[in-house]
Amino acid sequence: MALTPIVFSDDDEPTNTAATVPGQTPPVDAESYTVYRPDRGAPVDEPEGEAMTVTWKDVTSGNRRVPLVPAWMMSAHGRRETMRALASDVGYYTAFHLLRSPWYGLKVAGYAPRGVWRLARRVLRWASAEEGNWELRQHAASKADAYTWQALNRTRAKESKPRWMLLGAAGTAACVGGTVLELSGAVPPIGWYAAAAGAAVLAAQAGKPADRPITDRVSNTPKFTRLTAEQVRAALVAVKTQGLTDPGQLEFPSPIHRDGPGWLARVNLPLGVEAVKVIEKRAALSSALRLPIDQVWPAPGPEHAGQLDLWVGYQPASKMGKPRWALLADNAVTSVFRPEEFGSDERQRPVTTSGFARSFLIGGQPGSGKSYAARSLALAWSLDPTVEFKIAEFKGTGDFLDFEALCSTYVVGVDDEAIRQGGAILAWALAEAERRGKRILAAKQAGLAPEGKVTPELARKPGSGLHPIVIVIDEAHELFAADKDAADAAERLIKRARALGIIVVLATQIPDKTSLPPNITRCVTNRWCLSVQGQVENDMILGTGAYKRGITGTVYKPVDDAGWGVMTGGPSPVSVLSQYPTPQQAAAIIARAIALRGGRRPVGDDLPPARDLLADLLAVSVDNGQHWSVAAGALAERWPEAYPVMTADALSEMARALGVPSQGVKVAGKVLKGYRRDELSKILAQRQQSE
Ligand SMILES: Nc1ncnc2c1ncn2[C@@H]1O[C@H](COP(=O)(O)OP(=O)(O)OP(=O)(O)O)[C@@H](O)[C@H]1O
Repeated sequence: MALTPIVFSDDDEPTNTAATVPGQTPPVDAESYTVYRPDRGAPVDEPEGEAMTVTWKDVTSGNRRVPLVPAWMMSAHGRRETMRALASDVGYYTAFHLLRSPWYGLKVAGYAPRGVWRLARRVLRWASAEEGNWELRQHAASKADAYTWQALNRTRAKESKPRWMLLGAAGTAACVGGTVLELSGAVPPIGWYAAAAGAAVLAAQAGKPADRPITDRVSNTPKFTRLTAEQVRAALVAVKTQGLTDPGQLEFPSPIHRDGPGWLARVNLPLGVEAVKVIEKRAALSSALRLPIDQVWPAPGPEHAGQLDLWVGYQPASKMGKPRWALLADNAVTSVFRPEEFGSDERQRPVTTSGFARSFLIGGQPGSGKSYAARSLALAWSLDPTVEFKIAEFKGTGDFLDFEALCSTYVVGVDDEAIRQGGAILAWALAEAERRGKRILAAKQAGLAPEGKVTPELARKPGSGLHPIVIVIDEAHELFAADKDAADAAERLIKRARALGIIVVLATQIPDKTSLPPNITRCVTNRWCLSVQGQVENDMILGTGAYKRGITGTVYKPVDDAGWGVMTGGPSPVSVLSQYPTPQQAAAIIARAIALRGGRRPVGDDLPPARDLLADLLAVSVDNGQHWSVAAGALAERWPEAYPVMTADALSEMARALGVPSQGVKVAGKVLKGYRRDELSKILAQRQQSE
């Protein structure tokens, strides 16, 4: 809609500038001003021809430019990985063909004579200039046209003479050159053999049937070699995203290029279409590209929500080798305060995370690689000499046994005692968080903790009592299902521990409400979902709506894709394969970790000593016995370190597990559920006898 500016002066009627003679300036004076009809609003488009306010720097700003050198050359890691991939390919092809070389030799010997004959015939035909001429002469002869025949023959003779001379000269030069080289001894015998072999291969190439190559094909499957704009357009339209119907709607802000071991296509989707809508359809995209799903990795682009980065690997991720772990270097030292490598992504780039102020939840079905994922984090932090470990693993198979030497508390098993000790770790950590709060307050008052957080300096300071503590609970569902208080304690700890240098890593198998209370999931900063069966499990680990946003571990198969998962908590969700060192490599890391701690084994002196629950129940009972609710309060009051979060239900459950019946007991005139003192004494006496 065109707007009509009207010039007003204070005492004048408005003058419609459209009514003035075109090309003439409208009548204006010092008091005139221009208004626009209020019902139409002011123009919103920038007037054309306005001076640009864009600077030269804006125009030439880095992110508009295509990098001078390919992306894979930009980082040492990219260069190393590309060279390694190249060397591996070259090695493979060499071995493949070397193994078949005797068969190739036989083929060459068979085809070469035929090739010599074919080449000689071709050369003679060329020299005699018969090509095309012979047929025409035949035609003239069959029509008894002697004149044309002679003219054609003269042309042929004229063409052929210099060719014969050239052939003769080349032949003589070859003979003389060969004789001179032979007599001078300039070419060693191997050179002659190589030349003969080369000549034989050339002859065999000329002599072989057109459809039979001399060398065998290395691969039978059609190999994906290049991602083209046409493929990308066709695939994106084929996934049927609303608002994307025409390949012409897609724009490529930069050319499709190699990025790591694959191709990267950055695509601007049509206006209003979000990249996430395409990411959700990863499986459909893989079908449209006719490639395995773990070869196709759509991700949000860096510039806006409608930009898609489609990375397509040369091979499916499950078939790619693993990049070497930087921590395997002999001098590697880490810090929980710095991002450290614990896995790699689909492009074989290292994936890092810091430990400080973070907590980790690793979930997945059996065989998805949870324990090893937790190990990769623990191994990374083991090389920080200030870290103290407390590890409880409830699979009972000793997946972390080699960490025992680094642990102040190490619990393995699924029996009641292991569960009790696992709960005790959390209870201790809660009490420690309390103590640390006070220490940090003191440090802040002394100006040592400006943000009220543990700093690397404070963590290192001997005697500060603020060194990092890594608590790993593997198969945490076993603990949480058996001990509800432990789940509550874990939740409170995760909430409190962030700034206090206590890092909690939970690995769990069955995400349901009891085994993984939703509140824990909500508080954890980094969630790592390995292979899961469906949307429900996925969203229990990664949060509601994650699956719909395309952030899902359902794309991984257990066992086959063990170690692969998607982690949130960083700048954007990443697919990550945990580092999986060999037992020898892991042993070397642990040995260095022990050496970094001066060979000393941490002492868990501040973990509450195991208390005898039966004896303690006896101690807090009256003549008749005690109510669970009163006993729970009394235990927590008398031994807060050992029973910091005791409830009547939990106490009754723990006592019943030890054989104490729960029954109505009359204490202080009230009958409530509790335990009888005589029953308790009987159990204690029996225990003493059996000891
Ligand atoms: N990053 C990895 N790379 C290759 N293989 C791995 C990786 N992580 C784990 N695996 C393989 O997967 C197997 C199972 O791993 P892990 O014990 O960690 O799984 P889990 O999910 O803890 O299983 P479960 O719930 O049965 O205990 C390991 O024995 C190992 O062979």
